Amino acid sequence: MVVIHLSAECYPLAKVGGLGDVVGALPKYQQELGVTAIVVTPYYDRKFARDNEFEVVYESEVRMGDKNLPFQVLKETTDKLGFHLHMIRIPGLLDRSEIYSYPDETEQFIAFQLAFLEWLLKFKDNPDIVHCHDHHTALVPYLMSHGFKYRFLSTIPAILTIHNGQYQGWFGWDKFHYLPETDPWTRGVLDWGGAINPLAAAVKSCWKYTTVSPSYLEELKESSKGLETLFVQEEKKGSGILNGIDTDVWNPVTDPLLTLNYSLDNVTKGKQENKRALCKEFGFTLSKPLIAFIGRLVDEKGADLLPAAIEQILSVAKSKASILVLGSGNPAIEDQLAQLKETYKKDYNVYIGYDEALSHRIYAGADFLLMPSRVEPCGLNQLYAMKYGTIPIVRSTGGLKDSVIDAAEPEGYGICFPELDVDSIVASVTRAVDLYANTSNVRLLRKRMMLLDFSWNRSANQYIDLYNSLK
Ligand SMILES: Nc1ncnc2c1ncn2[C@@H]1O[C@H](COP(=O)(O)OP(=O)(O)O[C@H]2O[C@H](CO)[C@@H](O)[C@H](O)[C@H]2O)[C@@H](O)[C@H]1O
Repeated sequence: MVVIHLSAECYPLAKVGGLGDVVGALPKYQQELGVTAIVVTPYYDRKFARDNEFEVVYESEVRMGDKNLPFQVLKETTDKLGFHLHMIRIPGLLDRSEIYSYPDETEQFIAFQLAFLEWLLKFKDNPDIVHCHDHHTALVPYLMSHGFKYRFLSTIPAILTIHNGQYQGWFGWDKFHYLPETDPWTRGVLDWGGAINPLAAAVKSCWKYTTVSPSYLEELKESSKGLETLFVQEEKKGSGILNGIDTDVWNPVTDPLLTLNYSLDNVTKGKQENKRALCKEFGFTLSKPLIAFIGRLVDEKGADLLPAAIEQILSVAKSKASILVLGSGNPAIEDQLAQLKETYKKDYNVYIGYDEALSHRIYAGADFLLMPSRVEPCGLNQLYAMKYGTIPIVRSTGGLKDSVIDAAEPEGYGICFPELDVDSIVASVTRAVDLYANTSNVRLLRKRMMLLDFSWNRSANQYIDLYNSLK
């Protein structure tokens, strides 16, 4: 079975968040299960592209509006990532260093998708599945079903995975002329609320869509930035498959970025040594419980509540805990978090920015990981934390609800809270501080978490079952 994954991100060449992790791992696990997994991303002028060898496997031009865009499909020559990586390069559009946030992002992703389809038309044998990830690739299912030019592709099942339904890729009808000719009656498929909405178009025209957790599948029907009725209408096509973690990258036994590697057998010492290094780096006291936050500083992650919650925790808990934040995003939140450093020097620190290596050290060295998410389609951080024996403190929503059981339950291991407000965050952290005082309980919870299996094997098989159901 040949499956093509289309995505804006793929670890390690291009990662901003969890989308990159998933697309860097799922295809590898599928390949191990006998699938031929091809990943296609835009070309990024970043370290991975510069340090590795690529060959040009296809070259042509694609029409977008009134422009002919020359493009190349580059394949990484060694398949070292465990799947067949391809990047599409379009001079002037897809050859930049950043993944998002250019003013012509809409044009960039349209061009990416049109170039991909142009290449797909030339395949000797059609792939068995085209698997699109998030809105950046969501015009593909629509065009494969309704584009005149692509009618030979309409028999290939197109699947959409929604990693984050908050972002839908809207653009105005003034850009409709970028798209190739389609049946006029299908314009309604593109439209949602008067704009072209790629995510909505994909949900309407894909063969199946998946969300990255079962709970999120349900939540989209209640809250999805205007698409609620669409998710109700199309619910028969949907299924929820919880993400896994790539244990080649996220494993305390082998992780080369840790001060000391550890397994369940020596977890107490392992975490202690990693914590010692982290405390030294950020100026914390080793004996206090260390609570960390890692993630994009956006409202979706509850990051807007962090400054007030941290202030309350550090003043109310009278310095009984240390707090470390790693993240970037909303500049106002970044500023507030940076300012707190002046007041709470001893027990609080923040690194504003993106640092993959530091994130590994934090998962290993922290005692607790806080995730006060407003929306969390799956969440990978809590899965990494648990693998590293770090107790998650989570708001019960989406994938957090599906993967973390509260320690008060018989086989539980985390701290869960239902409401999202500053008081609930403070109360949960206070609970964590109390829990930390009971070392045998901490040991028990670490053991329970580290024995859980959140590897990709299970989920990769679920995707393959879904593909097979479309044959
Ligand atoms: N400043 C920083 N420095 C270093 N590393 C950082 C970082 N900020 C974030 N990360 C890393 O980025 C990843 C974030 O993953 P998530 O799944 O939590 O988030 P995201 O919201 O991006 O993904 C969306 O897609 C994924 C994948 O499906 C879903 O799990 C999720 O719920 C959904 O919102 C983790 O690997 C984390 O360690």
